[in-house]
Amino acid sequence: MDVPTNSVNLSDQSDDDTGRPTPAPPCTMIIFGGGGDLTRRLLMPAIYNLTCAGLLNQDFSIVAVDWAEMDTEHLREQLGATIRQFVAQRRATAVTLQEDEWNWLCQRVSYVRGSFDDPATYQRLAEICGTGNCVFYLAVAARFFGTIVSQLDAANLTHETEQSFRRVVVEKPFGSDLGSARALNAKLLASLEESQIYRIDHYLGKETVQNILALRFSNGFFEPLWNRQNIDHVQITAAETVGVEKRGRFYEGTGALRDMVPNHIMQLLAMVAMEAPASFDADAVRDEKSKVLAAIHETTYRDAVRGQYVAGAIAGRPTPGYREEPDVAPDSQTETFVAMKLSIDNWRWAGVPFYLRTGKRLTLRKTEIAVHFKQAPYALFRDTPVEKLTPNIMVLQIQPSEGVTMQFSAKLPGPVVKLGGVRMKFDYADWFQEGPSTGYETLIYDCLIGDATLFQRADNVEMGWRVVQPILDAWQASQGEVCQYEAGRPGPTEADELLARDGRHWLRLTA
Ligand SMILES: NC(=O)C1=CN([C@@H]2O[C@H](COP(=O)(O)OP(=O)(O)OC[C@H]3O[C@@H](n4cnc5c(N)ncnc54)[C@H](OP(=O)(O)O)[C@@H]3O)[C@@H](O)[C@H]2O)C=CC1
Ligand SMILES: O=C1O[C@H](COP(=O)(O)O)[C@@H](O)[C@H](O)[C@H]1O
Repeated sequence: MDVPTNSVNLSDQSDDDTGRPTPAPPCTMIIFGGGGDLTRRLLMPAIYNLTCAGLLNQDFSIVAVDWAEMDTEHLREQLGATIRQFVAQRRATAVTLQEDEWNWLCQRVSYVRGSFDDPATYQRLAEICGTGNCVFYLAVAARFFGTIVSQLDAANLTHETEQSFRRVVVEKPFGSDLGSARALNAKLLASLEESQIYRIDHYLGKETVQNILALRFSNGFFEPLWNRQNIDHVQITAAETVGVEKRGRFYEGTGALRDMVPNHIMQLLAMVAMEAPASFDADAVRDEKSKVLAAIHETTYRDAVRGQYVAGAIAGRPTPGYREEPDVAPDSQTETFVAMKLSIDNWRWAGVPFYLRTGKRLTLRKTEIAVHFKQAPYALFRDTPVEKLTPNIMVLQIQPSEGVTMQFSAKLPGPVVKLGGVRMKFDYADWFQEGPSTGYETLIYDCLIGDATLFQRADNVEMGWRVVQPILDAWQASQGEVCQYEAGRPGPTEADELLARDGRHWLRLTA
């Protein structure tokens, strides 16, 4: 079937006549934590991909700031080794590095050795930055966010002029509860304007997440059905097979709820549930997100189930329990799984539960949003009671499958009228030749061009924490037990009961 593919931008990227985004303006990107894991594994590959796509300016450069003992040459070698590994591992990329593009980028990288709390580091940066455009990327542990921003301010590095911008990208986790998120916002806003702050949630860089808005608001047939009259409930799943890997120390103090829910899952929920923004202007989109998150009814610990994996097997491989992971306490109570029921008190969603679940070491890796529609009111078909009809479900598949599936009833072939469940599937890969992406490409490019649509505003972050705060408080007070589940299972059975008491069940976790 021949379908015209008009290109329309979700964000305000300035296209030329070809419909392709144009290169970003000149900029020096200063990466704090430039010797760290995020820089090596995610940021540099994304910047390399932007280079290959021709989206960086001739006057783009990177300054990595870290206290590791090395020089520019050494850093370039390290980054080169990682990028080669990255390119070789990525399915969608040519298996060899594009040497010219890498060399172009590599010679624009330099290293500044210094500590984040030493004013001398910032004096050195002031000399490098001059009066040009700068993006300061905080690829550092959250405890440094406030310090670095205050030091940038003290060195007059945050001051914007009509000719140049100064932007700060803040990584996650943004706080560890509502109070600390508010305090961090206050700290950043003492030195920066809101418009200078780019709070990253890497889920917003995923194509399939951005597609939720495109799907809802650029097609005529979804919106009339997208409400409490037609939708029975919504399930959001972010299942992982990985455990905590080398992040035991971080995860022990964090847990699945803080790690995934106020940020990534709230963003997915907001995309599905928000009203249509008046435009795709950053504030119009973020206003609507905040409104829908603000409408979430106050939760109690009875709306949540927490779990922790014990030894089991994933894809036939024996897998140790969470308490046996490195840097995890042998009596840890940290949850590695959480399921929740949320209600949205607004005109569109009153009475439509949103069920969320996320966890590590589950049966398989899958992130999806399943919109369950109400059953037909009456079954015309002989011997088929309404409750036996295949439910109508629209599944927005975020990863690893990327697409949309519709499940509905159809007549089974044969002389007798009988119904069976069928699926209709749109797969991204069938339609579009995707370039390689880590999700960070879009976010870095958008920051360089000053489009904050896909970044979280202060109120968006605080709204996410507001939703989970009563549960954090209750768990802190030891309400609600930590249920066990075997690695490789879809979670604890108590999570099934959360839906069973409403007469519903989770969509099976299958490939
Ligand atoms: N890594 C990942 O996959 C992801 C990370 N993030 C977030 O990104 C941020 C960075 O994470 P990650 O890269 O893993 O962290 P790393 O610890 O690997 O990187 C931080 C770097 O900063 C250095 N450093 C620490 N303290 C100082 C200091 N006072 N002065 C100068 N340098 C210092 C560290 O050195 P040293 O090692 O010697 O301490 C390290 O090289 C965190 O907020 C994390 O939550 C978000 C998503 C994914
Ligand atoms: O932010 C985080 O996200 C990852 C999951 O990201 P995905 O893109 O692989 O879905 C999660 O593993 C990690 O614990 C968390 O900090």
